[in-house]
Amino acid sequence: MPELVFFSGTMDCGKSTLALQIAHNRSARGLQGVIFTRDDRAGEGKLSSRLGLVTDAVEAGPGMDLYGYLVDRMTYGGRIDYVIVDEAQFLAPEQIDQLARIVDDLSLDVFAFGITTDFRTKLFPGSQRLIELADRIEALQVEAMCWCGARATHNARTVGGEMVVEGEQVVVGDVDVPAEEVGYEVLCRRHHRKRMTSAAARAGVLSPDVLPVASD
Ligand SMILES: Nc1ncnc2c1ncn2[C@@H]1O[C@H](COP(=O)(O)OP(=O)(O)O)[C@@H](O)[C@H]1O
Ligand SMILES: Cc1cn([C@H]2C[C@H](O)[C@@H](COP(=O)(O)O)O2)c(=O)[nH]c1=O
Repeated sequence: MPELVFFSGTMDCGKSTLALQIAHNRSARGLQGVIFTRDDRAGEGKLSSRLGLVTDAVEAGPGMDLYGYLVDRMTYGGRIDYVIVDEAQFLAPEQIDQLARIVDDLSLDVFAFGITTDFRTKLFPGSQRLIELADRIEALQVEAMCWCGARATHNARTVGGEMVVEGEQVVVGDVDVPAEEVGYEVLCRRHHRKRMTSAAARAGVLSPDVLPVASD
């Protein structure tokens, strides 16, 4: 049975690499896929991994009907065996519904890759819809790690190495950026709650609003 599978994890846990590996293994066996992405760091219409691999993809912009796009391609004789979607957290909930329809009505496997929560630990609308609709949710096997050595489960947004909790939900960016830029760091929940990035830990700084409150 074809499936809608959601491969989820933090930033930098290997999602795009796995997407490229699935595409490679299937194309090596003569299968033809369509790769969608949105707002990849490498630019429009690209799916890129930090391991240096990059491939062309179809930019799934806001308002694009993903189901309609595939039906058009198949109507004009294009063969499609499977679908990959990277940065799926950025898709609108209606586009996730279209992915489910691709599985059910076109009988294609859809492999979606994305982070579940934003820098404030809130679900992205696209990820929420994937959790609601996916046949399977898979956690990536190579776990990203917090600076403390624990498994990283959350994404922090940083400015000058310090964690911020205000801002737009979507700001395309990367981990390990120069200190003055907006960047991201993956943390365990404990250190995300304490807003303790690696830079803050090095400086021995604990945010005042998370210090224990006197109970008198
Ligand atoms: N120089 C490197 N050597 C080995 N692995 C690396 C290197 N740079 C990045 N990686 C690995 O690449 C993975 C990130 O891959 P990527 O597919 O871009 O992640 P995601 O799409 O989840 O953000 C991480 O597991 C990281 O450890
Ligand atoms: C946490 C968070 C992330 N983003 C952006 C930053 C990156 O461009 C992507 C995640 O890409 P990756 O391949 O998984 O590293 O999402 C964002 O816009 N808002 C956030 O809160």
